[in-house]
Amino acid sequence: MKVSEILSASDVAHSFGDVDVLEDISLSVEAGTVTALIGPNGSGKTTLLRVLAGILSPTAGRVDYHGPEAEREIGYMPQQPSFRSGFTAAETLAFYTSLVGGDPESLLDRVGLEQAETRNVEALSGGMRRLLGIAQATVGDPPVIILDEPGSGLDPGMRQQTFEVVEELAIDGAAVLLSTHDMTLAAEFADQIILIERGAVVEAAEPTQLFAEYDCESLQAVFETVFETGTAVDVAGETA
Ligand SMILES: Nc1ncnc2c1ncn2[C@@H]1O[C@H](COP(=O)(O)OP(=O)(O)OP(=O)(O)O)[C@@H](O)[C@H]1O
Repeated sequence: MKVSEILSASDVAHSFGDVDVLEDISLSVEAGTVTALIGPNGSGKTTLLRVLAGILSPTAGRVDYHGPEAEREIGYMPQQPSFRSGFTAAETLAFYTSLVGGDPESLLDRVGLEQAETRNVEALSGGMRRLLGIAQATVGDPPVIILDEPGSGLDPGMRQQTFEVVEELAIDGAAVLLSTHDMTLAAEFADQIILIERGAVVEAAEPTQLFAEYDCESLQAVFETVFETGTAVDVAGETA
């Protein structure tokens, strides 16, 4: 185990009934780094993130947290963050900070939502809900932060800002693990890229190592080389 390893998966598998979605996944995430999980639609990214976050139990293998003792070890933002209606953005965060500490106002500032403080959650745009979801995932400063498609649904400026927030979280010492379909931002901000296909890890390396290995100049080109990019979504358990 590396000194800075904070979360690891060893031979993890997950099945929904008789549908095998993840198989034999081993990976390691280090403190102070950003890891981007990349793969085609339906390849198992959300399922893997939910297993790593402890929301789903692996059906085989294990997930281990090696970080410091913390009130909240892992923060998680689902792909579709949802909040209890009838509360403002600040009140929503205040509920969580009352449990594990932190200041709602500075959490909102961090994601650029300071002007939405008093707005009701049901009046937030899709992008704003995602930003609130990121803020919620960071309540209590968990050493591991898992974000399922944090940039999805955001305009290019907000997407860039979101990845800058992610970078700041890593600079502050957190291990951030996220899924994304944005190859440019992944290449720019991630220290480690994990490529996943049909529930298995194909590669785990620094972006520059992947460029060298596949003789490509962009992560998009690596993606197109590694994955057979077609028009049909891979559906686990379907043979057609
Ligand atoms: N509750 C479930 N029951 C059965 N199959 C499921 C369930 N959840 C996910 N799956 C299947 O598991 C596979 C992986 O889904 P998952 O959502 O993890 O993929 P993904 O890589 O996150 O996809 P996307 O990029 O489209 O968000 C898919 O084939 C999906 O249909």
